[in-house]
Amino acid sequence: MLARLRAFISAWRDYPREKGELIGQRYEVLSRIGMGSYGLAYRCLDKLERRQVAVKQAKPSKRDTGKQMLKRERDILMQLDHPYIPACRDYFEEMGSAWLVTDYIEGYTLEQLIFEQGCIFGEKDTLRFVLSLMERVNHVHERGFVHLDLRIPNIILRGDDIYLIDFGLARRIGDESPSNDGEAERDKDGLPKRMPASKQSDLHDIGHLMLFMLYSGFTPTPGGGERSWSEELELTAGVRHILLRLLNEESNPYTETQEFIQDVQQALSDMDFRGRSH
Ligand SMILES: Nc1ncnc2c1ncn2[C@@H]1O[C@H](COP(=O)(O)OP(=O)(O)OP(=O)(O)O)[C@@H](O)[C@H]1O
Repeated sequence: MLARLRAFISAWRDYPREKGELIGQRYEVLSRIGMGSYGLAYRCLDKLERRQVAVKQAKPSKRDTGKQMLKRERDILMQLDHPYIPACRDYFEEMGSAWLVTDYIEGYTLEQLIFEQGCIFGEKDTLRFVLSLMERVNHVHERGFVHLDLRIPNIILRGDDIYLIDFGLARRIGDESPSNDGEAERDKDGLPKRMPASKQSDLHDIGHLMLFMLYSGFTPTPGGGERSWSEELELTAGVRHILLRLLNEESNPYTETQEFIQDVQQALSDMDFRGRSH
């Protein structure tokens, strides 16, 4: 009974803001764009600067935890400065909630492009795409951070421009990384091991992201049974080698981002060479 009452009070406290409501006396809610376990996100109109912004709210029911998470995201965003990473515009606390305001990126997430719009990415498209994405990721790494959530819903395309969003799980390199990963290594008590945040973790995520892109062109054979990606996808040796290293499925995983970028460039130039000689 007590648990049900608690859940009811939380839901009431976290009730989303309605269209037209004003937040921080300045941001008018245009629509709700997301609802996670710790926060909500809105597309708002900044009445002062007359432009759209993305506003993230820490759920009041999460109290200090929610606020601390949003503050950390703000602190990290404020140390980044890249045209394809939304800048932090404002942060404030009001009515028991914390609010983080960033640039709003109008476009489609990579997830929407693949699963809703049916976009198909071949090997070349995928390699060119990750090369651009790595330029954003490198900026994050050079400033001393890792993103730790490089997934298809966190990449937005506006035309040909690729934006990297959602720094909610990002950490300083070497800090304890958050455990959001069902596949995380377990300690002797069966709890997920908290590993220091490392660039390798981002590279591993890029491997999965590439698989999502490459699978966009895959049609399963009926009754074909379950096979591994390396059996299902028809890949050139260069791309297969890159994926094996990214996904730690070979004895020499990438230790440096630059090594990965060089392999991508090499695979692309091999494809161009083969294209010319045919
Ligand atoms: N700057 C932005 N511009 C446009 N859309 C954004 C922006 N930031 C976030 N969004 C969208 O808002 C939604 C939620 O944002 P975000 O992923 O940052 O929050 P979250 O609480 O971490 O959610 P999730 O658990 O889904 O990752 C997503 O659909 C995302 O595409």
